[in-house]
Amino acid sequence: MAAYADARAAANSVLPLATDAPLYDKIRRRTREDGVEAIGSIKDYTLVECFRTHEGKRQLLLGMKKRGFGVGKWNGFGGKFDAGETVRDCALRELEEESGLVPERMEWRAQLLFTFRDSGKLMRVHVFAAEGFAGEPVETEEMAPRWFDVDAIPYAEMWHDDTFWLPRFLAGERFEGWFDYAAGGEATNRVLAHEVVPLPSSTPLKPPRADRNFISPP
Ligand SMILES: Nc1nc2c([nH]c(=O)n2[C@H]2C[C@H](O)[C@@H](COP(=O)(O)OP(=O)(O)OP(=O)(O)O)O2)c(=O)[nH]1
Repeated sequence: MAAYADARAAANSVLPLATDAPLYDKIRRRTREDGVEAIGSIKDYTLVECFRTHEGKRQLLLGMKKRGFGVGKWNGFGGKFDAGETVRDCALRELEEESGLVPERMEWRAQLLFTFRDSGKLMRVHVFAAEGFAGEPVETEEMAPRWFDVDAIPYAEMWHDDTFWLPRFLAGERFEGWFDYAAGGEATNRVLAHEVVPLPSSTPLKPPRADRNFISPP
């Protein structure tokens, strides 16, 4: 059963499932032990957290999502992959499409995994930190941008998982995270269990190419 589920997941994935990531393997073990049909499908996304220093204060750019998945929540900028895109290409394209910004520097820092108690979906989000912008962000059809001081992040109006990982991201850590959402996912916005595992210092600063696994060096 597990082998079938993995094959189906591979067929649905834009990226290969093979990975050394400790939490990813754990999710597969847990779903097998529970008798759940492992991971039914896997979807990859990017997310870019943009930083600046303004009047002596460190700030994070968030956008109020105006439509689609996560509507009504503040979040970084990102989305789904276009065919053939690398992780980095996708992150840069989504950031520019949703905010008009092009960063001078951008580094890959985290991989977030999401499971949902009422579905076999696994979401995998590749998170970058970006810095150095020529202009101001613009409001787009998808996002209304606003800079927040890093000590005044509106966690109550964000995805629940951000409470657990964003403070560590703001502190400059690199990690893999796993967040297990209650039934209802987006609407209930309730993480039932989570784990965050720091990545070894040998982990490359940029993600491997899309045809390799995400944690091992390319
Ligand atoms: N901080 C945070 N971000 C998340 C979570 N779940 C989740 O999908 N995201 C991010 C990843 C993506 O950047 C974004 C979802 O992508 P999207 O559905 O807007 O993708 P898109 O822009 O390609 O969509 P569209 O044009 O088709 O509407 O939200 C989460 O739990 N926390």
